[in-house]
Amino acid sequence: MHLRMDQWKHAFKLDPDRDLSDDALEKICLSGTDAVMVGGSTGVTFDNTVDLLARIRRYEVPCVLEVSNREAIVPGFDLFMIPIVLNAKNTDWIVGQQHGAIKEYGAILDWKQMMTEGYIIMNGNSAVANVTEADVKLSLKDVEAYARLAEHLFRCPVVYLEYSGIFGDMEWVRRIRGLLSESRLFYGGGIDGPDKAREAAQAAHTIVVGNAVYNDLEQALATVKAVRE
Ligand SMILES: CC(C)=CCC/C(C)=C/CC/C(C)=C/CC/C(C)=C/CC/C(C)=C/CC/C(C)=C/CC/C(C)=C/COP(=O)(O)OP(=O)(O)O
Ligand SMILES: O=P(O)(O)OC[C@@H](O)CO
Ligand SMILES: [Mg+2]
Repeated sequence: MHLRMDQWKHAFKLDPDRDLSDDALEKICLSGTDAVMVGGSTGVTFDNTVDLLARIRRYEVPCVLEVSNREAIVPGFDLFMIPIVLNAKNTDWIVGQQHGAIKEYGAILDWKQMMTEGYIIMNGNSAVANVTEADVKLSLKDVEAYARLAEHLFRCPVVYLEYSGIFGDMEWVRRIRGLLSESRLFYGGGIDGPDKAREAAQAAHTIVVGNAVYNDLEQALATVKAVRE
């Protein structure tokens, strides 16, 4: 059950480690977005994740946990997205963390609720690049190879081109989407309003809006309508 993930055009990503008022959260959940993803690369704990899940559950929007560390695995989400950071130099973020989690929960997991994301980290200055020690010196050919690897060898339903914090090269994003036939291309990074949302939505299958929620909520909300035009 992937909640029609194959049809998502837009998602918001909320960080349990950042403050968001009830009013802002209501606007996000009623915005018409296809899903709310919960995740962040630092400061995500069991407690702040449970707290955010409970608040989002007042609304009907699909709510997905993008698992960011083993301590922050919380049951009760509609879907669990498991990142595999393909260009991590620290292999803990390719199979190590996942292995540890499966060792702990493997016997009780509902695998139909799990979905892998083949992450390609593009912004060397992002927190996620720092955590995973990502090798961001990538040519287009490198990125293409990672995308093919994620789709055909790892069979990830999602390939995630992660520019977190900066707006990426849309020509590259378009090229990667063009390669994929089974996996869906998620793009995230620097979408701060409707113009960039429109541009990114023309290049990727699904766009993800994160920091804008905290920096300029009205602009963030306007990204939903922009991808529906
Ligand atoms: C019954 C029960 C408990 C059910 C739960 C089911 C479940 C989920 C079981 C676990 C199954 C499993 C295999 C889990 C994997 C666990 C795990 C920790 C995997 C590693 C994930 C990973 C590689 C994380 C690296 C960081 C990352 C890619 C995070 C994603 C979010 C992200 C990129 C946020 C953006 O961060 P950024 O903007 O750079 O930084 P800020 O946070 O500062 O904004
Ligand atoms: O925070 P921004 O830059 O919008 O990026 C969104 C998301 O891809 C982060 O994981
Ligand atoms: Mg962020």
